[in-house]
Amino acid sequence: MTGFGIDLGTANTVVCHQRRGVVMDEPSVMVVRTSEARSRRVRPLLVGHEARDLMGRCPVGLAAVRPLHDGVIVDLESARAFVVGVLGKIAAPAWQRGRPRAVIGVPAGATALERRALLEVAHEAGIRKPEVIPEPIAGAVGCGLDPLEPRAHMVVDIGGGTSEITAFCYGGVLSHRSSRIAGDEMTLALYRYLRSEHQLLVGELTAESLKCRQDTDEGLSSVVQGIDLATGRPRLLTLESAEVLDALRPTADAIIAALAGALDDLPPQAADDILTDGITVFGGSSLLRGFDKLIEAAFAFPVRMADRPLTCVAEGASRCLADPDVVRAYQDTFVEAT
Ligand SMILES: Nc1ncnc2c1ncn2[C@@H]1O[C@H](COP(=O)(O)OP(=O)(O)OP(=O)(O)O)[C@@H](O)[C@H]1O
Repeated sequence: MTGFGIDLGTANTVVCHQRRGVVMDEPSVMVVRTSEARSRRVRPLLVGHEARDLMGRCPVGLAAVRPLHDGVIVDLESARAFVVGVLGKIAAPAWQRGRPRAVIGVPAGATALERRALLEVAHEAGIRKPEVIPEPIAGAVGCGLDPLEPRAHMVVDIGGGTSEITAFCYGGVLSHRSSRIAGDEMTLALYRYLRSEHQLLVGELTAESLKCRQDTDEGLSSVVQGIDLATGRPRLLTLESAEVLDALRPTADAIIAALAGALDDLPPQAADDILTDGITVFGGSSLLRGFDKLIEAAFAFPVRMADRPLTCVAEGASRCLADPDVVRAYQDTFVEAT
């Protein structure tokens, strides 16, 4: 029986079937009844896109819940319900008859307790022999790098809740930095900027869509709608792309500082490999316009953007089903977050 590679992310959940490719790529959100939210039997009413559409507009009695925070499970029952909902969405008659296998990406900085919680949740939700792999390693495999070869590589994974910078070689981690400054923090920075500089109150979805629009609106301006804090009435605001990117600059700079720290920790020969080959960048927030140029300007080495930055972790995890050596080599290399 084949299986799945799963990237259970703070913002998005991606599932890649070993043969069929990506079978699900949807927001990590579910809608539950508030009466069940803290109970021992949570049943999601909506999962993924439909649930996200209700964020910020949930009627009384319902709540939109994100089962993961900063890349890890905080509430076991919500997470189990979410994984059951995900498996229900991708169910095909052939595997409904049996329990599928899965390799699941987890932050390289996840603690042993957080990893055990995820394995427990996956098993209870119906996955046979779930295994975990550090997300940066899965993403590297998904981008075509070989984490078992005797040459150092460095990847930067900037997701919704976490940014991880990992250098690895021959089945082991050389240096690692993890930060909670990622896409969600960028959205929050933009929300705060609009509030303080333009006295405009916007919803989370509006702030996020304004942030993501910058990759296509090169040199253009964007119109954003919100509530005027002085009058309490709706107001439209036109913002130049450059202004939005300036508001996001401190968060991007914090990620670049973490990257500098990870480079400082490298032994000289490994640093030489990376300065020659450059680094590979993936995760949804790497799509922020100009982010690769900021890194290139700061370090003067080549920056390779992943072809599929949002799905390469799940794709790499699914490839590892057929290559257990990678999972085995990296299973003891998690760097416990302090
Ligand atoms: N074009 C874009 N420009 C800027 N940010 C973007 C763009 N597209 C997506 N994002 C951001 O990418 C983030 C989601 O990325 P991704 O799906 O890789 O995260 P995740 O795997 O769910 O999170 P984590 O790895 O932290 O658990 C969101 O914060 C989203 O706003």
